[in-house]
Amino acid sequence: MASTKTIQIVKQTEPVLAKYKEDITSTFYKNLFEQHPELKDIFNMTHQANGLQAKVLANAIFHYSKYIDQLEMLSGAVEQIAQKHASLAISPEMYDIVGAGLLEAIKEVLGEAATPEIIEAWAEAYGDLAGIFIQREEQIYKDFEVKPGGWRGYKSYAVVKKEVESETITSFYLKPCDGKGCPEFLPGQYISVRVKGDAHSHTRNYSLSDSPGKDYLRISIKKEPAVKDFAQGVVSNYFHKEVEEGSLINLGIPSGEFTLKPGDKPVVLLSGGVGVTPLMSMLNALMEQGKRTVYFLHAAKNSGTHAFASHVRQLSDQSGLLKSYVFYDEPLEKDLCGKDYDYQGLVSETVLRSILPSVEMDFYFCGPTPFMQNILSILRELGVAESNIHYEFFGPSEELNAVPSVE
Ligand SMILES: NC(=O)C1=CN([C@@H]2O[C@H](COP(=O)(O)OP(=O)(O)OC[C@H]3O[C@@H](n4cnc5c(N)ncnc54)[C@H](O)[C@@H]3O)[C@@H](O)[C@H]2O)C=CC1
Repeated sequence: MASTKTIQIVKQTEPVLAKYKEDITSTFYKNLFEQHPELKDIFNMTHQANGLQAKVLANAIFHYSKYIDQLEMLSGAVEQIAQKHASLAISPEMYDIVGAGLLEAIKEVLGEAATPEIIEAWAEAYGDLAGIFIQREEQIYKDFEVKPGGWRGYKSYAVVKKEVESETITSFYLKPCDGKGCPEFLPGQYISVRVKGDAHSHTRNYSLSDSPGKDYLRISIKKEPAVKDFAQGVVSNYFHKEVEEGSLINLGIPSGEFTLKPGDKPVVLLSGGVGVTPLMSMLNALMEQGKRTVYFLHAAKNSGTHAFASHVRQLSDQSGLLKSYVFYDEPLEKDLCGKDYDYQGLVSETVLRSILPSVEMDFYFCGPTPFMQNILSILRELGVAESNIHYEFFGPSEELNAVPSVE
């Protein structure tokens, strides 16, 4: 824990940080990639170009300054970030580079207002926080390394099957090149993938989309529209166009806390578009366990973008435990005369009320931001206990609470 004086100074700088936090973090990242271009291999450069990463870091620093004397308030956020770092194989040395860069950026943005006393306090505060992360991440690395099929850092896997799931989503089945078998993971976890690019490597996280315990790991990737200057779509297009059976891929360790919690309550899995991937892992695991009733609600534009349709239909035909509902908001002409979907439009509070006999269930959801905002506000409207609400959201959490329900 930081000294009383440091805590006092850091808390005093809170209003200034609130005002300049994004200037500080965008300055920080700009300098970081100029001085350490090798770090472009690790960071998602699309999130740099669109400012998402600067926003996320700004919020994290701001929350730290707010709760520096009540670190227990940050334990959830710390674990989430440590998991993300572990997936990217972040090492202790990187904290030194980031710490020095952040202090430089504070000086650059605040000018003379950043007195030596303030810089010293922030240096101590940063050092403490970095220590917490380094310790937790080392623990994650150690725990995973000794598991059957485990490793540290990145490991080479070969693509053994490529399977089209929809017009936009394709699955890749991966097996370890050393033949040692796949590690266990928790349904809902993601993995990082590192591929070589022209100027630097690119790293992205993808959810594992099948249940654990198989002799392969599966990721299912949506082909994102490519935006050249943003590096957007670089990795997904590479996978769709260039990766084939036999291609080698470097994988980080399975990470993340959006995982199926044990229990016997019925489970509601809600997904929008490619957000279906972590929920497919959960659905398959739940069906294999064969104990809990599952309500599986999937929203897609239409049959063209509807992934895993026949697999889910087959599961629900086989098991009385699975109730599946499909929503199309832009059905194709051919969809209108078929039976591939149950509801036209978006998932709404009225429909959820009519489907679910009770809200005493565990809710998991994942999808594009407006979908997430909508579902979160519906679940709150329905009175679902916060402890039963679980979601995976990649952006700043403020955005999730910003938009009201569609009803
Ligand atoms: N958890 C996260 O942060 C996730 C983020 N994404 C991002 O979202 C982008 C779009 O993903 P796609 O699979 O193309 O989804 P999409 O654009 O095809 O939308 C899927 C479904 O989400 C629902 N939806 C869309 N807008 C909505 C709104 N305003 N209110 C309620 N429901 C709405 C609709 O039912 C739609 O069919 C991805 O490119 C990815 O970057 C996707 C999945 C997870």
